Amino acid sequence: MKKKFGQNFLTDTNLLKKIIDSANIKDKDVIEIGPGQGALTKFLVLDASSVTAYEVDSDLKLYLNKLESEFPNLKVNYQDILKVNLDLEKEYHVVANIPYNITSPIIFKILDEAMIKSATLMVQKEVCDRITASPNNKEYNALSVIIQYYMNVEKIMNVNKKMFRPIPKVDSAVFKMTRKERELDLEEETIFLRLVKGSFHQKRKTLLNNISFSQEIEKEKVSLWLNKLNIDGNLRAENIKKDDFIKMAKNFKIIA
Ligand SMILES: C[S@@+](CC[C@H](N)C(=O)[O-])C[C@H]1O[C@@H](n2cnc3c(N)ncnc32)[C@H](O)[C@@H]1O
Repeated sequence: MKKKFGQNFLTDTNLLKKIIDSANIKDKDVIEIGPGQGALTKFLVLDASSVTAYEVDSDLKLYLNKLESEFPNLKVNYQDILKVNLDLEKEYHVVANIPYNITSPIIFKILDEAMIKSATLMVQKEVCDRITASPNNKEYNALSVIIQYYMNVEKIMNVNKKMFRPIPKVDSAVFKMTRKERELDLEEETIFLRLVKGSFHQKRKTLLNNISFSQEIEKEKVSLWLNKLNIDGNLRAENIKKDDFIKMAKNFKIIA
């Protein structure tokens, strides 16, 4: 077991089946990140049309070679997923119990790859709660808003840490994200990302103060602009719904 690769393997068959069911990958092309000893892979190959897996640890060939020879629809690449240029030409669905130390870069890689239409992921429970949080919750942050802009998100279930071998320190959860139509053009998206990150810059500060500070625009100007958009600048970013951030991005030119 290699700690540096976040290797905590799943054992419970019912749990694995539940993940496969929620992923809904019958006859679809699947990418698995970190197949490990193949616990999830051996169910994926039964349902999916093809499974392309990326595993950084080539010592796991010991387990995965046998599965690969049994199932011609499985191809395991012994590569670091973060270094792979996916460049996908058809639609894919990701299903994975991901290494928790690289959760954010993996999620951003998925968001960036338009041909990935859904991802069913096991992550640390706290991260899942943040990703699926709605406004007015303390878990709601820039990550929630950004992911929910690109994807519809849905929490599937909590998973007790005792389901893994070795048992990790933290509990886990599974969520599914499904790609949706983008509401902004590329230029507006860049502004959206900047505004969202800037609005959450200092959690205790108001939206007005955070935007004024992060975008380097006088408070009076920002205040007038927010009034015009019907958004209360005295609220904190954690109270602002995604659609209001979209509205700000669409109308940013007025004060830029
Ligand atoms: C949490 S384990 C999950 C293993 C297996 N899917 C399961 O559920 O039992 C994460 C797996 O990701 C692999 N891994 C870690 N970093 C990786 C990377 N950068 N690219 C590809 N695989 C990676 C680890 O070696 C490990 O097999």
